[in-house]
Amino acid sequence: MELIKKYFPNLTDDQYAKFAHLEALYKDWNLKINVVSRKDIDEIYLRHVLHSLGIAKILKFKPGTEILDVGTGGGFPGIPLAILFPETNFHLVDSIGKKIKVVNEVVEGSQLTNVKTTNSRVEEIPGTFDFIVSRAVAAMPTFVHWTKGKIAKKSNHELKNGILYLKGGDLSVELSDYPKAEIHELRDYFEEEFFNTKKVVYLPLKYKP
Ligand SMILES: C[S@@+](CC[C@H](N)C(=O)[O-])C[C@H]1O[C@@H](n2cnc3c(N)ncnc32)[C@H](O)[C@@H]1O
Repeated sequence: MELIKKYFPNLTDDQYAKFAHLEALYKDWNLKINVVSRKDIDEIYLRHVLHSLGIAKILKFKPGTEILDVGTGGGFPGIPLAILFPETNFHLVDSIGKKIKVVNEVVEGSQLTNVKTTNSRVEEIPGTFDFIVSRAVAAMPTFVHWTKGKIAKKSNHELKNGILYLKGGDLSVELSDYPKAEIHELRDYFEEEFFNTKKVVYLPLKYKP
């Protein structure tokens, strides 16, 4: 929890309380439905919460922004971002029902009013969003295919609407078809070793080569 205060020092008491409560909620729910590995649950603030918040170091979502979290699993990156941006609307989607069950319990336990969830494949989700966020779901070409047509054309941020994807390792092959992709190194923002290879990939709306 100190990690969150270290990198996000100006939050409200309510936001810190919500972040602090996440550990107990996930520990409890993970015993019933395993959505986070044992090792990871002991380091939930580093490996899940702070990692998810890496997206916020690249872009601050404005009030009223619509965000789609594709393949949210246990709620990452969507839940930490929803706590950080309480006036932004988050739609968390996963094709596995038991994962959405845990997310629903965490949303309720955290009293988050800006999160909607759907148990479905993303290809079946209607509507458009300003940004699509994700972590560890599919290689970029597959992901772009799945989310085609789901990004709203009218932009309202300093970054054009698009995809903000948490990825790791060498991305040169995976992103070779996307010359407009921007790679932001999380080690530039967070000093912990875990972030040495972690990145946020930003792909603007018109990402055709
Ligand atoms: C490795 S998990 C990552 C979960 C979470 N994003 C995280 O980083 O902790 C990948 C998740 O993507 C979901 N998924 C895969 N393909 C999907 C699709 N087409 N639509 C929705 N969810 C999908 C899976 O059910 C799984 O929960």
